[in-house]
Amino acid sequence: MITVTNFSKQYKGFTAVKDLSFSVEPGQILGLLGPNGAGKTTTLRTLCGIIPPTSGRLLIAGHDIAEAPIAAKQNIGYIPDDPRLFDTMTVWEHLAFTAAAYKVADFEESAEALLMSFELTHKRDTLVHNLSRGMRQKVAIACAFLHDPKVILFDEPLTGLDPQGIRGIKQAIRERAQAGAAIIISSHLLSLFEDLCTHIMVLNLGECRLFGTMGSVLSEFGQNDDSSALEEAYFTITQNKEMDQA
Ligand SMILES: Nc1ncnc2c1ncn2[C@@H]1O[C@H](COP(=O)(O)OP(=O)(O)OP(=O)(O)O)[C@@H](O)[C@H]1O
Repeated sequence: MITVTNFSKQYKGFTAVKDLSFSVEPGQILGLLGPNGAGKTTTLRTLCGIIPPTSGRLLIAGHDIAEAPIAAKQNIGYIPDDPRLFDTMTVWEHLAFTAAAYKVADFEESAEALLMSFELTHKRDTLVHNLSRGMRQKVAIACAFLHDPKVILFDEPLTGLDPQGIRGIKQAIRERAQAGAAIIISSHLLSLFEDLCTHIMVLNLGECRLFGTMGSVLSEFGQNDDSSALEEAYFTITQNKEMDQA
C-alpha cells in the first residue's frame, strides 16, 4: 500500500533523508521514531506530496506521488503535527469542505459518525477558532478520515489531547488498521508505539537505523523487562550513531 524505494531528500544540498526504502501493507501500523531532525516529518511530507523527493520513488496505493499526485492523494489522510484549520469555519463546514474537496458523496452520515466517535457532536456548529487545541486536533483527524483513506499518515497525533481523547484516537487508529488502512505514525511517545504499532523504524540523521516488526525489536532488545525494549533499542541505535559521528 505504501512503497518507498531509495528515497532521498535534500534541502539546498543538506541531506535530510538518505536512501530510505520500506513498505507498509494494509493493516500494518508503522511507528516512525528518531531524535529531533531525524527526517520523520520530511518523510511524511514527501509521502503526501507537500514537498517533492530529490530522488527515489514513493508509491501510495500503486500511484507515484510525484508522477500521479492526484490519484495518490485521493488515497491519503494526513494529519500534520500542527493542523491548519480555517478559523472562520465551523466544525461541520470543515467536514463539508473536505467532502467536496475529495468528492465524497453523501458524506453526512459518515461525518456524523466521526463527530460522535471524537465526542465533537455538541461542537458541530462552533467556529473552530473557539475550540480547544485538542478539539482542533480531533477535527483535523475527523476530516482526514472522512474520505476513508487507504493510507493514513500521522505526525504526533496525540498532541494536545486529554486522556479520554488519547484513548479515542488510539481506538480509531486500531479500527482503521483493522479495516485495512496502512498507517504511519511519527511520534516521540514510545508508549504509543508499544500500544499500537506492528512495525518500527528508527531514523537518525536521515538514515534508517532499524526497521522491523515490533516483535523482532522486542526480542532483539528486550531482556527481562520487555516494556523497556523499545526505549533500549532507541537509545542503543541513536547513541551508537552519535558515537560513529564523533
Ligand atoms: N524546509 C527546510 N529547509 C532546510 N532544511 C530543512 C527544512 N525542513 C527540514 N529541514 C532539516 O531537515 C532535517 C530533518 O527535519 P525533519 O523536520 O524532517 O525532522 P524530524 O525528524 O521531523 O524532527 P522533529 O522530531 O524535531 O519533528 C533537519 O535537520 C531540519 O533542520
